[in-house]
Amino acid sequence: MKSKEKGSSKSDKSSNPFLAKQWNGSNPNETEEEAQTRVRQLQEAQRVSKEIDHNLSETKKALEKRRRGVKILLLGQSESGKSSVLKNFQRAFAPKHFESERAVWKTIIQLNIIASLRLIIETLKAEWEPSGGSAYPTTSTSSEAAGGPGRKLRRLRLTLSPLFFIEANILKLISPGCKECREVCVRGTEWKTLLSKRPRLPPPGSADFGLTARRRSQSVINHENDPTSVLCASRDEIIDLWEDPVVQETLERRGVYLQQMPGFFMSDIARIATPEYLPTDSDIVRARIRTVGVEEHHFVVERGVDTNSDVYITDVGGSRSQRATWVPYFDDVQAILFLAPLAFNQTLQEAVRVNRLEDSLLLWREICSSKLLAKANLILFFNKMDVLKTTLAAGVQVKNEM
Ligand SMILES: Nc1nc2c(ncn2[C@@H]2O[C@H](COP(=O)(O)OP(=O)(O)OP(=O)(O)O)[C@@H](O)[C@H]2O)c(=O)[nH]1
Ligand SMILES: [Mg+2]
Repeated sequence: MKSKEKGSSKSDKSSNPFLAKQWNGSNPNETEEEAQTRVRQLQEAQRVSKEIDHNLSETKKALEKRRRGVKILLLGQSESGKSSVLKNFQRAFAPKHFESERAVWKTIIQLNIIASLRLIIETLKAEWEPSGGSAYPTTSTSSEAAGGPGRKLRRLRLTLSPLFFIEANILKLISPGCKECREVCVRGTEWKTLLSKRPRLPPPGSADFGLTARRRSQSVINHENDPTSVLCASRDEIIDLWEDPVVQETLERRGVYLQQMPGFFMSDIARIATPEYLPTDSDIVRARIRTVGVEEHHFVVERGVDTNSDVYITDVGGSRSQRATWVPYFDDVQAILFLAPLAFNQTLQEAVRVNRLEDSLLLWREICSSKLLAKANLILFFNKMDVLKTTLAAGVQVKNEM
């Protein structure tokens, strides 16, 4: 706008509405009131125009910054470890940024535990109450001696039911579109803000604890959206449940291998179910949250030779139904990091007959043959080496699985 005014000719000036004369009674077709309205409208138009100029200039700056930054696209099937790599990048290059998000991961880890508990209870229910009644296993067990597994299960469900209520509340908050989600799934990064802003009780012992607790009763706040107190109160029962040999045997017989599932924290309950718990770096990397859609994460490198460089990492949801949404993001990346987990005896969650390694191979071929990626640097990253080692050590053979 400005430059146009500067360079405008005399005749331009006469047609420029911003330079139009104010009312002086010389225009017989315009009352004073009309002239004031016209001037106000012109001033408003000028304000809007300046705002648009400012936004355009900011967008241009951001685009220029982005153009100079490092841009990486993470690809791979669901559960291949894309979001975990992103967390590891942030931990290594932007530790302050990583630290600032530590508290929100606590809730995700708690949700991971609640999801495991739900799966255990559903499995036990299918075993012990196959028709919703009170059918008991036929073998005599220590659980039976303690009052029968059916009763134990009912007591457990009662004790843990507040956790499922809180879980539903948190999921409503951070993934409202995911009505039937069996695990935490999020779109974008807003969930971190939503989680950190939700009202909660401060940790017991802190200066604000008494104050907040007086304003609202502890049970109301906790029952709404913070599982900490219920988890702490049920800690011994959860540990007992997890360590019960009958439960372990039932899970194994029904093919529920929680240890191999993402977001497994059942062996860490004693450490996690405490009011003071803050996740360790390893907890954060292991926490499972399913990515939905495509999200760009921006951070500034805080240390090393590239300090102050802008890094843009695009993370995508890897399940089969989401892969079609990747293509528009192939443009404009310097490198694609393709994650191929070496879990050769596992199948896809969304297609239980498809071997993970075979799926990775097909996907990798598709990516490599994409004309849109002809100029991109492709990095193939074999992931989950520890899973490969454990699987091989257990005697599982590749030739029998693929
Ligand atoms: N054992 C083991 N687990 C890993 C490794 N890398 C990632 N994981 C776990 O695998 C699970 C899935 O990892 P994510 O990073 O969430 O997978 P993703 O590719 O982002 O999955 P989507 O978001 O569904 O596309 C998480 O619980 C991780 O902790 C690894 O090297 N070894
Ligand atoms: Mg992910």
